[in-house]
Amino acid sequence: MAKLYDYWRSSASYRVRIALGLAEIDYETEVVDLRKGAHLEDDYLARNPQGLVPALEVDGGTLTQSLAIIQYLDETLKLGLMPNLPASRARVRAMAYAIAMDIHPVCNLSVVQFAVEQSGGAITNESWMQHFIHKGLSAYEVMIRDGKYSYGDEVTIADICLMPQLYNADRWGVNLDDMPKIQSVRDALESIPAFANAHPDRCNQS
Ligand SMILES: O=C(O)/C=C/C(=O)CC(=O)C(=O)O
Repeated sequence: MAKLYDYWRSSASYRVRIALGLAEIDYETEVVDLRKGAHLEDDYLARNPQGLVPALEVDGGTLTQSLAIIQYLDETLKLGLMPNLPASRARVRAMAYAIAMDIHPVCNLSVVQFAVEQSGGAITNESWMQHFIHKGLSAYEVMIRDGKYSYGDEVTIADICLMPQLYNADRWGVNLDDMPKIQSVRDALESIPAFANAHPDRCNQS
């Protein structure tokens, strides 16, 4: 059975939980509690030298980096998370990367907490998150292609990146009222069990 080293509020872990649900893979979970520094302990670093969640034990090996894990599942299980045409694939990747490589690293809590400390009170968690998440999602709103989901009528890796980012947006009070396409995509994705079941509120938190 696959085993996910997971932290419920991590966007990267949340992405992989969605993909595992879409793949209909049975898996067990071990919580790596970032608040307690479990990701920096030797036994976890042996699994993921970056000290980041998630890590996935699957098919006799351990995989890290959420997008790499999702692409592995997509390629081995033919999940259809990428369109067929190269130009469409490039656009879907651009949307996924706009979140996973541009918004997420800047809004990772460890980065934000460092910025807040260094700012001497000028920056708060909320002001930072609201600025960068709103800016990044405003661009994503324009990138959405007509259809039910982020890129047409099939679920793609872009949708898998979007939902955890929206959870973070809610957590930090980001106003999404000027993003009707994102709201509509979110409504459609929430009705898919793999997305609903991956939500942090439904995860093992101990
Ligand atoms: O909420 C926490 O206790 C920590 C969360 C993270 O470090 C992960 C992220 O900030 C993220 O994945 O966005």
